[in-house]
Amino acid sequence: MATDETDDKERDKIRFPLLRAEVEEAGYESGHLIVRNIVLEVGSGERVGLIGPNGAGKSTLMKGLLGQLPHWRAKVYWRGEEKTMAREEAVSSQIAYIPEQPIVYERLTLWEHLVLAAASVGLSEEELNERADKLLRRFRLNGFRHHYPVKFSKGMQQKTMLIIGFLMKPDLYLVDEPFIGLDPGAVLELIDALEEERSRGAAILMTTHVLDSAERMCDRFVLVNNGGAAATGTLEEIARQAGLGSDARLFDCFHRLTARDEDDEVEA
Ligand SMILES: Nc1ncnc2c1ncn2[C@@H]1O[C@H](COP(=O)(O)OP(=O)(O)OP(=O)(O)O)[C@@H](O)[C@H]1O
Repeated sequence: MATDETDDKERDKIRFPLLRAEVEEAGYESGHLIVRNIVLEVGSGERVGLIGPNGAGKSTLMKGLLGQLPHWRAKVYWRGEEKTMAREEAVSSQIAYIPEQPIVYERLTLWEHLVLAAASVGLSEEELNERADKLLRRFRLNGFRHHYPVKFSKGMQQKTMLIIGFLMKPDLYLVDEPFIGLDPGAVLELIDALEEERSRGAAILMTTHVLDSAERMCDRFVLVNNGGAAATGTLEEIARQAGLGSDARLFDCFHRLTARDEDDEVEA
């Protein structure tokens, strides 16, 4: 019986994407929608870039997935099974959210933040020590483990958020604008760490404005504009939707698709 169940789970992993969200409406108050009719899908071992102009609704989508939006009408599937995401503990413990604005506790040291995160996902002391050592060295915060993140620089606080996320080794990373504010060395470490996680089978859904990094890192993209999906797919598919050749850069596709939409808006 247990073997049948395990087999079923293994089959579901292959048959369904890890996460599929069919978002009908999302916003902060009823009567004022920020996002409508967007499908987000990310498979195990896949990196999806959520891109779009300022205010398009990318962070709003992330908040919706985490169950933090007052108005959220969506069907969310986790390995093919319908879920309400963050409200279900079995799913939320498999997601690491790395926010755009670092959130740190005033009275906790960096190490205490890590202990708290480890406890939330049930890591043993040994796992915590081993993973934390590697991550603190990787992001050059080893000398600060007993300091208070509330007094860190913005970039150091951002690294704290990254370390907490990677410590958890989740099935899915929701990463909101990870590159801005990090020094070039940290950006390279972040790209490597995400690649290691991807090859372990973790899924990554990431918003970013740093399109050259997104182009290098992501397998697929969802371009959000004015609260809707302006284009989705691989870079080649996005280029086709933008009316550009298969060698087009993501930056050019972005510009073409969002500029065209602005023109439409003016004409309408
Ligand atoms: N807490 C909030 N209450 C009300 N409206 C909000 C709130 N947060 C964001 N918005 C609005 O939702 C819209 C989309 O914002 P969102 O932060 O999702 O955009 P974004 O695509 O992530 O932008 P950026 O690239 O600038 O981070 C904006 O018009 C913004 O003013």
